[in-house]
Amino acid sequence: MHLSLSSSEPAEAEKGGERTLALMDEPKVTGTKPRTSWPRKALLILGFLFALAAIALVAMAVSQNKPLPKNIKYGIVLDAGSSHTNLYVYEWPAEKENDTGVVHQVEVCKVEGLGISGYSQDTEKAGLSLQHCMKRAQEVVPEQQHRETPVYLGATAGMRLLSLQNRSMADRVLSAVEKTLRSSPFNFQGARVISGQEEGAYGWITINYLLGNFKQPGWLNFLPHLRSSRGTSGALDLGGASTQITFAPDQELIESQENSLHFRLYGKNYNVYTHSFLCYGKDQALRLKLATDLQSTQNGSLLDPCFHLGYLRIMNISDLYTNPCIANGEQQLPFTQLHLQGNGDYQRCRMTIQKIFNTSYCPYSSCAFNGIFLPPLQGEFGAFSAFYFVMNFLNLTTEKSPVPLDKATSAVESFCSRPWHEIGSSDAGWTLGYMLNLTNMIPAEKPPTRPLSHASYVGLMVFCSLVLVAVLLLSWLTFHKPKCLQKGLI
Ligand SMILES: Nc1ccn([C@@H]2O[C@H](COP(=O)(O)OP(=O)(O)O)[C@@H](O)[C@H]2O)c(=O)n1
Ligand SMILES: [Ca+2]
Repeated sequence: MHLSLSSSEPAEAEKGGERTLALMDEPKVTGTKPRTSWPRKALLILGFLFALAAIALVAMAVSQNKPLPKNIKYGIVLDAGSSHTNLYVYEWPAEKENDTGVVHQVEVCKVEGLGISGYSQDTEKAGLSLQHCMKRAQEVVPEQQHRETPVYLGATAGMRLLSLQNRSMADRVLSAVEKTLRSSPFNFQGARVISGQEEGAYGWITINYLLGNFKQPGWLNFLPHLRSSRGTSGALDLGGASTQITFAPDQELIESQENSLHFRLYGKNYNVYTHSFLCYGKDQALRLKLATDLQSTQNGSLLDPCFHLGYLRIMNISDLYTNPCIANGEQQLPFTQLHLQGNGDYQRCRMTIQKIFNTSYCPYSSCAFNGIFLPPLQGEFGAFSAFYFVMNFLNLTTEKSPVPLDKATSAVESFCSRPWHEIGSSDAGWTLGYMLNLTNMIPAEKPPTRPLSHASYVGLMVFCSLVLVAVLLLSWLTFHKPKCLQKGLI
């Protein structure tokens, strides 16, 4: 019986008898191996080569993209506050320098003793006081990286006040701390008094960096027009000698130029309001209040509702009038000592403390106090420094959601009413934002990001290659079936 193959080529069959016979004999399958035609062989080789290439591709992608051994970088910032100095060590993976949310605090060291401005009479000690924490930093940062690790010192409101009072004294304090920092093995980058505006700005950057507000979900990068314009959080920093408030207001125009900041971070523009209230930190505000109350006493005795019942303290009037926060009222006082007696009354304390906030004039559309511009508040705020310490002391920081104001008020109220004899960490601040800025780690434009994680990328590569191979094999099997398959013998 002849197969269609030979019947479709009758001329050839007649021409070459031998060849025709061979073909005609094939289907008999008498134990002879079926011969594979040359094009089929070529296809087989090609398929094999293709599979080999696909495997090589996958292997290359895996080895090329596997994460490199971790290369960690470090940075050190000293926050020289009015009440004390803290040293922070940060670390981040070198290859992810410009990504958001990769910098972590690995160490905080509290410097023993006073804030550096407190050593104005003995400036050498300002430098010596830092030595212990600098040694600690040397233990935390691996030795081979000491020379490349930058160290910065930023001094805040205590030094701002000292500069206003006696510039050369403030410079001597800074020289003393610089000497200590230069003698360390780290890469000294500067010790300076930062402005209130900078302090507010870096606090705001820190808060929003830590909250991940500069980050866009990876998949949104595919659709730039759909990128979320997620809001930012405001920052409240209650220090000892100044307080900062910084937030992105709703209104475009910030009426006072000195309160206006403009950032371009990761490709987005931010208009931010900031103000640093010098003398309105927790400690200086209290001194201001005492000095104000003293003006209305005859003999220097004060019954103060802001101190606990049973609290007694005698202080020299000259110790109260030591900086520019308190106008020269000292000379007019007919006594040299203040006798302070507490009577713990929250409501009355509120009333007396309001005297230090002058709200009687405002040259703008809206003001905080003392004629300082403040636009309407906008969004949520992250409050740190003494805001945190006080709330933490009152056990109000363990709750997950924000504590309602009336709950915080009643906790303060009940604490204030307790007699004196009964009374026996978070590290948000401006320092992280300062370091991110000085190490150029927050770029104006968004760095190109990989849309997929390493694992997803490799997985996808493997999957696609396998699909490719499978499709090729299938098409080969479909269009160039070996005869054994056509006959269903295999
Ligand atoms: N554990 C702590 C640490 C600081 N504090 C207070 O937090 C404030 C920190 O102010 P600071 O030293 O940073 O001073 P500024 O230069 O920022 O105004 C001071 O009033 C300290 O007394 C606190 O209440 N509890
Ligand atoms: Ca501070």
